[in-house]
Amino acid sequence: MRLDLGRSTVADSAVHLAVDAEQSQFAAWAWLTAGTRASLPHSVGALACQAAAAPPLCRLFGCAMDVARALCTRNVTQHHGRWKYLVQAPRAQHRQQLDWHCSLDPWAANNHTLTSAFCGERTPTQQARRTRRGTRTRISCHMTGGQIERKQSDLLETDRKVTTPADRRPVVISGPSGVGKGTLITKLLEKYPDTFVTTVSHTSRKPRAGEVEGRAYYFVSEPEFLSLISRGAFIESTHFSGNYYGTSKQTVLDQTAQGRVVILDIEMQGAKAIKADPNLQARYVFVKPPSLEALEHRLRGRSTEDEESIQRRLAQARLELEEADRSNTYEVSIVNDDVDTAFQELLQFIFATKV
Ligand SMILES: Nc1ncnc2c1ncn2[C@@H]1O[C@H](COP(=O)(O)OP(=O)(O)OP(=O)(O)O)[C@@H](O)[C@H]1O
Ligand SMILES: Nc1nc2c(ncn2[C@@H]2O[C@H](COP(=O)(O)O)[C@@H](O)[C@H]2O)c(=O)[nH]1
Repeated sequence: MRLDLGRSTVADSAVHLAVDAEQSQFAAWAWLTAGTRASLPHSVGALACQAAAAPPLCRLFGCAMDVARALCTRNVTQHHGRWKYLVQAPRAQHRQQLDWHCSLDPWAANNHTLTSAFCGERTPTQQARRTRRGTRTRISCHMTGGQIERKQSDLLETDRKVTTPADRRPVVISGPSGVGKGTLITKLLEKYPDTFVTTVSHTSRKPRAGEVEGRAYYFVSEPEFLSLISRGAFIESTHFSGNYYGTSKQTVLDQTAQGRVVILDIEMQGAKAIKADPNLQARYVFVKPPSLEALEHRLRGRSTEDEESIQRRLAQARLELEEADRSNTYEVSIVNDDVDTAFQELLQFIFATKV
């Protein structure tokens, strides 16, 4: 797997872990495969990213330590001589918080399977221990390289059912306010809940009815937003239609650590800022309305803006549409006339593009 985090890239990661969570039956696999270029799917989740960057494994395989610290400081502890990785179940539909404790021993086993951990099967031979405290399930266990090789084939069986893009760089989706970016992204997340995840931006705008703190946005006051900017919290930020918006470094780290392809819904200036940063690698989609009239109709139909905000957003839309035609920021422009057609075009771009 590739973990693109600014300057540091953990490529050809030596650690692959996967989580398969089916309703009440949870299982997690973990193993190390030296020199294997991962082609593992969405199920290589939080575990993979965090363990890949964990200090002992970094030393073993020369991964970037700064990535390791960023991802693992809060989540790795040493316990009875073993490293423990605390990770969260990566599937969005599991509303309850589920933490996993996996014990990894990086020195076990043979040439290509260096170590392993297996959690979830409650057979005595695998010495899995599962405890439940409140809404949290904690599982810890350990198994040998031989055992994990058997599990590897099970996992590959799971992999075949999974759809995942070959190019796993974050996808930036821009377009005028009201064009339907959120609608398309929602469809994407509903269709592939284990493959994609969105960042959660900060904004100084007031929450709309139904917008939940930490899901739609992190809602902060303008002084708080400016203070976050001065502390370098954002990879990009902008002032749009009277409010501040920004993508924090932390949200990119958090979402990347889930092992899914990150989707960023940001306006054009933010997209340009990301594109101009040589440390950030992403793909860029621009969504256009069939006409300005249709855009206005959608903005009004959404009933989220007052007249002043509608006018500001329409004026901004005209500028963005003109600039999108001139700009070389975007790899693809999709006209969102019929939403299903636009969605198919988005899928085609996301899944067809090769690294
Ligand atoms: N193809 C379409 N045809 C008609 N209506 C659409 C279409 N796509 C989206 N809409 C509607 O247009 C409105 C705006 O869509 P949406 O909120 O997804 O836009 P957005 O680009 O995410 O806006 P913003 O940038 O302000 O967040 C919504 O009411 C949505 O249901
Ligand atoms: N540059 C950024 N733009 C962002 C970010 N989060 C959202 N947005 C864009 O803002 C407008 C307006 O959003 P709304 O929720 O008030 O309708 C829209 O075009 C979003 O794409 C961000 O972090 N950075």
